[in-house]
Amino acid sequence: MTLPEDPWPAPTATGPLDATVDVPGSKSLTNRYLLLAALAAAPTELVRPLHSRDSELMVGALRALGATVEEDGEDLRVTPGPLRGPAQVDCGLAGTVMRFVPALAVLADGDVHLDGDPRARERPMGPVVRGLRDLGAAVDAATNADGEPTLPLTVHGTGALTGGAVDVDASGSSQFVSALLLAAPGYEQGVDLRHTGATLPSLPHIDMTVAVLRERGVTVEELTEVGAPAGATTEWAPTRWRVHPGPVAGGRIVVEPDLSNAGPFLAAALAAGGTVRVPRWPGSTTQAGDGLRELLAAMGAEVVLADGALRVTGPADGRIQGLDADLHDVGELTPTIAALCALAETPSRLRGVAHLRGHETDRLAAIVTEITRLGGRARETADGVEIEPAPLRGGVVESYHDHRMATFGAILGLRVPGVRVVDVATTAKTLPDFPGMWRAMLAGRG
Ligand SMILES: O=C(O)C1=C[C@@H](OP(=O)(O)O)[C@@H](O)[C@H](O)C1
Ligand SMILES: C=C(OP(=O)(O)O)C(=O)O
Repeated sequence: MTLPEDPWPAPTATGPLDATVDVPGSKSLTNRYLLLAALAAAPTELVRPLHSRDSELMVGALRALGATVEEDGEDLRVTPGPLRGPAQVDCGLAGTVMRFVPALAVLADGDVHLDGDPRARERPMGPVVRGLRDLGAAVDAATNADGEPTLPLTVHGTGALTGGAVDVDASGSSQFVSALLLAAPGYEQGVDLRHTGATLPSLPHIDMTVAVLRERGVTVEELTEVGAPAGATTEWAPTRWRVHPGPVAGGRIVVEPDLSNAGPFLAAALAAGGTVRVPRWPGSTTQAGDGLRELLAAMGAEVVLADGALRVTGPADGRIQGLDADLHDVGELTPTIAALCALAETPSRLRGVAHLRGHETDRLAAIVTEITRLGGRARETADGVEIEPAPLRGGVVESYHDHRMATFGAILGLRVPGVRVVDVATTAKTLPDFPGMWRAMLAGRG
């Protein structure tokens, strides 16, 4: 793979697409399965996992803590070992590594030091650090100007943790909840976690955590605290989770494709016209990316899930409808949807995603800045963005080390000649060869 030109000239579509795009394994599933494999009582074989920067960082963390991870072609085999310290863990910019690994590291028999990219030191960590301390762990962490714990941090592992009841404000990220639940089977009393914040983003990602724990034989109860603010759109939304201590099973797991990473390719069918198919689309899943089916249909696409593949066809007249939607359940889709909103015929209002300010970059600011830079009209609101129809012109789109801002630029480039994306290589966070896949999609090969 050659390094892409920087800034990368985003290709403009010359006609309707007709492509099949096989997307690699889910980041969120791969990193959950990997973490649980290190806690398991027997080896785990991951079939078609993701191989990208975020998954490599998780593999590196587990190896540092004593697990053996072997590659078998595309597959991975994890053999758990006694969790050990001292260890150094590079979190890069991976939320799943910086939040999930400290919860595992408390079970190592020594100090585990975690750090990451400069931006990783700015991403919220407080609820995980406080939660682990409340459960009996000793954690030293840097603090930011607001006195909130951040990376770098050191977990002083003692080989065991009492666990038990803990209150966590997860309004900043669902990963605070997922982190403590995933490691909880290894704690003496498990974890009884109550969410105390006013809103709860990305509930499907917590559902995913519960699902993978149950798949691995762990008992998890989902409860609702009477009077607690659920902050979720689903009719019944848990605000309390009880994970019982006990063994985690090993075994063979086939990883679903990453449906959020399918997003830019499916969005391309609306931006460029034509049809894009994604094979191996699961009939039922906890991935937030499944929400694309409803969102893209609301924007004017024909969306058909049949014979195990998702097929998205853009509107024949090329007119994309704007969207008024609360995206708090599916926040990681926001940059992809925002790119389509910037190409839409009618105004859009994307709501419920204030927590995106703590993602790879402040995504609300980034979306508004980059749409404005290309001559579009967008503004930030307290919990999202508003985008008005306006003609766009070419220009250089910043990606801010954010894979989803880089693909945001690529989507715009399909319709707007002269878009160049800074550091498109940052897409390697969750996709190994985005520029190559994008070119192949445009050539209709997929
Ligand atoms: O647990 C996970 O795998 C993720 C949870 C979500 O985080 P937030 O709740 O911080 O949005 C999501 O946006 C992120 O891409 C992956
Ligand atoms: C928010 C994201 O990533 P992370 O897992 O680093 O939080 C994302 O992939 O959109």
